[in-house]
Amino acid sequence: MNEVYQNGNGNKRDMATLVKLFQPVSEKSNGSGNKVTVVGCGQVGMAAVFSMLTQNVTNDVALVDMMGDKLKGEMMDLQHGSAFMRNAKVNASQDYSITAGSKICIVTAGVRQREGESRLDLVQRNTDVLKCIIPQLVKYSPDAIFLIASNPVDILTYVTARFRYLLSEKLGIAATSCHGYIIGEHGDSSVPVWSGVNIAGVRLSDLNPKIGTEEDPEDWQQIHQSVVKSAYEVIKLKGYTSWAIGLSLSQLARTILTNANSVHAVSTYMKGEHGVEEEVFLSLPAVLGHNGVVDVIRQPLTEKEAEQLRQSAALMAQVQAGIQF
Ligand SMILES: NC(=O)C1=CN([C@@H]2O[C@H](COP(=O)(O)OP(=O)(O)OC[C@H]3O[C@@H](n4cnc5c(N)ncnc54)[C@H](O)[C@@H]3O)[C@@H](O)[C@H]2O)C=CC1
Ligand SMILES: CC(=O)C(=O)O
Repeated sequence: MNEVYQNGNGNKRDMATLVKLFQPVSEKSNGSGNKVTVVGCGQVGMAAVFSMLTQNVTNDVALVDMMGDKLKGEMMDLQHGSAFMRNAKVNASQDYSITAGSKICIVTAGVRQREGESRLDLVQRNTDVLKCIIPQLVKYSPDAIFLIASNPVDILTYVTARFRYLLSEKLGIAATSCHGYIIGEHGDSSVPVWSGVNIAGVRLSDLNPKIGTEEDPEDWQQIHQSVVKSAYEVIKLKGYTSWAIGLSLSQLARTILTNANSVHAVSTYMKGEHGVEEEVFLSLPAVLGHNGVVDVIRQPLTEKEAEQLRQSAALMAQVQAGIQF
């Protein structure tokens, strides 16, 4: 008998377990195409472009920046490395028509934090920057998936990666084998989901019920404090952060282009989830594919974790209310 084994889109979406696990957001797609636009050719943008080209995530990149000379210089520098890449096509222009037909538009333009500033301090300046950029991108690539890295942002994949790195240091195990999520704001009010941190399915909260609390004699909560401080520390030391966010953006782009349906912590609309009543975007683990966010994973949170998430949502709503459009 010939059996057809399917994965990904072949699974039965109305299966009871899947109905409980997933909050449907959009249809899964089987499309293709790998053109990626990056707007903002600063430290973050170029780290993302370099990661994508050298990791063969895409071989077709369009660059846009408001600084013409810098833009041309970055384009030429990359083109001169063509012999070391796989058919890389790198175009750049201040005219958004070069972005036409992009599958993904990554926005890394805008101001970054100066020492002592929080991500939320950038909100008005970068809202104004995005107001100029987004309509142009939509005009030329109406079907593109947008990855916004400019701050304040809630693409938490990067912070979650820091969390997994710091967990791996404490456990003496590779970061790729440490599983755990940070949800909520990409910033000071982020929430570590200690109840779900696990190694090979063994939950650390089963081994240490006080993990992540003030009463924990092993002081695991210090790892989250270090995560929150990480960007401030790197910015103080080198002026900006770039490599980890560049690698993170590259991984997200690969997931979207390959329709991987893998799970990443990204910022998504979350009114109604975990009792959040505000119209905010915050980070939750989500399934990403060709159409961007396909499902949000319904993590069982402790009441304390859910309350911290709602506080993060209230803070976002408060900041949003102050933005002048
Ligand atoms: N989501 C995350 O985890 C991270 C986010 N960031 C954020 O990424 C953003 C960029 O940071 P960096 O690359 O370090 O800054 P950067 O100053 O090195 O680069 C920003 C680039 O944006 C360009 N730009 C500004 N306004 C523009 C406009 N209207 N149109 C086109 N280009 C424009 C500038 O000319 C500059 O080349 C900041 O908001 C920063 O806070 C930085 C690190 C991590
Ligand atoms: C700057 C920033 O958002 C970060 O490195 O996490």
